[in-house]
Amino acid sequence: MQLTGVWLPIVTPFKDEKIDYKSYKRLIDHYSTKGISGFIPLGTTGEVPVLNDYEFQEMIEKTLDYNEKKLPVYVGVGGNYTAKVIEKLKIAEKYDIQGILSVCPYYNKPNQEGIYSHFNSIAQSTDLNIIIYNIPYRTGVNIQNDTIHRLAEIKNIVGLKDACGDIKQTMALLMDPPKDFSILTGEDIFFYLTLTLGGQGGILASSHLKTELFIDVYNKVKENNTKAALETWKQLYDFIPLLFKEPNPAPIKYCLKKLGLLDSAELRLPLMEASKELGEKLDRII
Ligand SMILES: O=C(O)C1=N[C@H](C(=O)O)C[C@H](O)C1
Repeated sequence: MQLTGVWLPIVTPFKDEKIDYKSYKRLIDHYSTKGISGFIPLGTTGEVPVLNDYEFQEMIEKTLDYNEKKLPVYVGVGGNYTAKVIEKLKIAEKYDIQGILSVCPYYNKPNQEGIYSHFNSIAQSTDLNIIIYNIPYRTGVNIQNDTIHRLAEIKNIVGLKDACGDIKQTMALLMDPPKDFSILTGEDIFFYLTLTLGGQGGILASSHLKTELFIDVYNKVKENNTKAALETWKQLYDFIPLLFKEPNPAPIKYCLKKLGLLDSAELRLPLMEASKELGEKLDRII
């Protein structure tokens, strides 16, 4: 099973310190019609580290409720204690979701065998599809390509969200991809490159903005019209880095509030709203 296209790691709206479900429904309704391939709530962009267990479940319920089965839903379920991840997965499994996005264990720095065993244990505990997420600059540990190849042999490990931060590693994987396995970039600025080297798509926080352009890049590359895709990509190329100038998703929430898609650009501590200086730059391009 191949996962393709632009997947949205959707933000969690907050207002007056609570989750703002009115805005959340507005977002789901808005993006459902934009041509994205699916929703990924409760990821980094969804500020999952600052949600409590009750909110975690409520967010899954609301996503499914508002989505009305229109698009596939993969939920962020990860952690650095394997048994606890499996416990959390058992909760997520009660809902009609298609799979999970699971980040590499962070902070305790497992070796490659530990990483393999972590994801293997998770995969053996469920029938849900799993996308593994490699982001060493957040987790402190890299999932090497050999380990990705071993993990890809496990039936329900269906893809990788690649944010390894090393162009050589990304290219080596794209040159020799595991069979029946999707490589989706999580490094937004690598989207065009990943697609043109044969990757299947991206999980892109930045696609909250100018969504149609991201979809257009994807469609044109898949039609083998890389020249036209590059023209569209040029419209995104300068814009993407601005969205990551301050911790994600603060700049994105700022833009969504400006566009009327969110009632508030609020984040939960320790993240803070975008600075006034960045806000002024963003105003000029959204
Ligand atoms: O939440 C996600 O999924 C993403 N997180 C990355 C990050 O915050 O570093 C960015 C990426 O676009 C998607």
